[in-house]
Amino acid sequence: GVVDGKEDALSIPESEIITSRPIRLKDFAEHYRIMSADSDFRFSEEFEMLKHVGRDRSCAAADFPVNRPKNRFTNILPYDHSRVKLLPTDDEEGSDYINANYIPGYNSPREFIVTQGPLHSTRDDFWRMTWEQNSRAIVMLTRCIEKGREKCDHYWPLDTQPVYYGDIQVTILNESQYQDWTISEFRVSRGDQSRMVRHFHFTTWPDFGVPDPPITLVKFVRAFRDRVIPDSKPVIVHCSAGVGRSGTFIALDRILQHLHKYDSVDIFGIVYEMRKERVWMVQNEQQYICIHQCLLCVLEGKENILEP
Ligand SMILES: CCc1ccc(NS(=O)(=O)O)cc1
Repeated sequence: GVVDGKEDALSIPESEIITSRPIRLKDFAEHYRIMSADSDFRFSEEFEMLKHVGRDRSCAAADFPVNRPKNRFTNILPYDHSRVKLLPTDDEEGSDYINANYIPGYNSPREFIVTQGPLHSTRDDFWRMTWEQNSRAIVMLTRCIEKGREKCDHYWPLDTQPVYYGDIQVTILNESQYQDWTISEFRVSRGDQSRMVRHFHFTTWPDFGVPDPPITLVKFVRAFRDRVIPDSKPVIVHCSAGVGRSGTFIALDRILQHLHKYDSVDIFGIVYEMRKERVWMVQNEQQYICIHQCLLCVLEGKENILEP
């Protein structure tokens, strides 16, 4: 079909759909210069090619009337094929539903679970997912309130007193505050079983924007990757809608691991793959360009500059 004068993705033959655009690391600085010339003209063109990726997939479960109130945004719904299912409670329709999708990482095809910032009414589901999926790390990329708007429920205790979320008890064991993030350790218990879950909370990333300077994000990804226990358990990543900042974080985490072993990088391909599993992963052009700027800093050895 032809939509607004352009061929839409569905009418392009499978063989002609571009799914990856690898760049040699030795050419990356020059590539960045070319893409960003004329007010990022080629970055805009490339990001536009990602617009329709994944959008033909169904979101039926998210649309069940019983599940609609569980979505923070009516236009950010999880695709059925990759959605995370809670263990259903006695066949209650919708009892398996949470707004979350499995997303591939560098280490495995379901390395991450990306979800929306819990609502007050879905925070028990969030902790049930954390427990059932055996997750040991949560990455939070938003503040609870930004510019006077609620972006995410404060779904963990406000002090060291244990709090129950459904039948899951959460206790803060310790908290380490840094300039742009806070790393905490929670004891998460159900019945007589207890686990330690690390909480990596980036606190200075404006919604719809990028960290300033981008190198801050490189340092946060390193702080996360240095502490996360390499096991096959999914890492939970969320922001407010669970698409823009979450996708940008995962893309950078993949690239920083990939570049140790390979001499090319495929940022377009990574975002393409993520968008097949969840809508709008890396939401806007500024975030897409930020991923490139972060890689540029690393390749130029800038991330080792110790801050005063
Ligand atoms: C319009 C819905 C929407 C709200 C917020 C965001 N940003 S975020 O995914 O980075 O939290 C993305 C989309």
